[in-house]
Amino acid sequence: MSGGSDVSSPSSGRISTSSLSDLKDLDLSSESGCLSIVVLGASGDLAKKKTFPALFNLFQQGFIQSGEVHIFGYARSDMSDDGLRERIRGYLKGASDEHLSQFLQLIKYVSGSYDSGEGFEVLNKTISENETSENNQPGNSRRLFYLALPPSVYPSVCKMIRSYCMTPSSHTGWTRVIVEKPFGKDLDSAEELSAQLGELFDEEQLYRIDHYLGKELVQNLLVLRFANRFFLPLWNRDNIDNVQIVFREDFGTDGRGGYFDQYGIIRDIIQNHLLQVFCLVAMEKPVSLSPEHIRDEKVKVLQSVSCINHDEVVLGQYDGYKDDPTVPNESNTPTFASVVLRVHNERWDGVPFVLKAGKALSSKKAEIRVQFKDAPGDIFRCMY
Ligand SMILES: NC(=O)C1=CN([C@@H]2O[C@H](COP(=O)(O)OP(=O)(O)OC[C@H]3O[C@@H](n4cnc5c(N)ncnc54)[C@H](OP(=O)(O)O)[C@@H]3O)[C@@H](O)[C@H]2O)C=CC1
Ligand SMILES: O=C1O[C@H](COP(=O)(O)O)[C@@H](O)[C@H](O)[C@H]1O
Repeated sequence: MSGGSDVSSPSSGRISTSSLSDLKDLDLSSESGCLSIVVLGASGDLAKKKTFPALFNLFQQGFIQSGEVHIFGYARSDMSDDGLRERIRGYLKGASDEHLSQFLQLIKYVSGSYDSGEGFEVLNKTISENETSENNQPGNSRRLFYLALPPSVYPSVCKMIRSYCMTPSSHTGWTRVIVEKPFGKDLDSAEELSAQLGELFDEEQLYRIDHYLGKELVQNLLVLRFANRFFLPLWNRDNIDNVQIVFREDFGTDGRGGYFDQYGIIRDIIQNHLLQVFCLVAMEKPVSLSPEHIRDEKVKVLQSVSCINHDEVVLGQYDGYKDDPTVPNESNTPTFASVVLRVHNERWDGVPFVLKAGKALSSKKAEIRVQFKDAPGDIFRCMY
């Protein structure tokens, strides 16, 4: 079902000649020396389920070398290095005990608050000690800060990083900050957050992440849509009856109320993960695969979405949500939401896009269901 044989086509799996020359031109001098990866919110759910396992995968593939790379966890919880290692050990799969222990030994833990200098001073000292240890080339340091934290604390944490933990200006290398979703709570707070981060860091230092964009199914969407002659002519209102983009989980908040209850399912899943998937399903063909061109098409399709009709929104909260001790007793936060988006353009007019997300449901699944219209003159109707 793949398309033509263009060397730069994503379906060919080959790298185009222009990207090889781009690689040759890259200045790699700032890509050597000690790399410190700091996971802020290391005591939390994201850190144990995804961030540390992802780092472990990199370690297993040889991208993280003992001696050159050091990993630091930071959070308020009082824990020892071993306490953090034990907390994440069970989530690191597919390795011998020896390999696992080598990885865990790279990790250190620093405890401190998110809005006062003390903890960040200790963090900086711990990072610096590793940078000047005998294995490392002096004068080089790369520092990567991953904010596995509720967005409410991003501004204060970023201020602390800026004040206490930047790569020293006398060193070659860099400081980068990875920011999780949701990016604020609404337009005003997103713009405010953007301005706050913009005052502290250059755009090239900031990385905004949505892990759904890294999923294979989601990455394949562009190929399915734009390199496939079967689907190309069918992807429109003449042939498609409705589209459902669904996220369901068979577990609840499980102690994540400290983050989740401030945001709810719409901001946790729909506004970011499902909306990104929606854009890839509904947007027009981008000029190229460059991030800017893809972004431009996403923006256009979002601008074509009509105001949401309140009659087409369903909200709910699962029974037992408030039994989670991290959730406030009086919480009214939705853990389920379904919303219909209507795209007012030539391709999609009249086709509802149903975005649905829920926690503590009967099964775990993330799916995109594109329902085609019935074939005319259906001879199978009597069989249903
Ligand atoms: N969990 C997941 O699978 C995924 C989560 N994310 C994103 O990661 C971020 C963190 O989520 P997650 O790890 O699940 O959440 P958690 O509730 O587990 O929070 C992470 C850590 O942040 C600290 N924390 C929690 N609530 C607060 C609060 N109100 N104020 C200050 N600190 C707090 C706690 O650490 P301590 O008390 O020790 O300081 C906690 O261990 C969110 O932005 C979420 O959208 C993204 C993708 C997947
Ligand atoms: O971003 C989030 O995603 C996870 C689900 O991720 P998945 O890759 O396992 O589908 C979700 O549990 C969490 O609430 C949310 O913050």
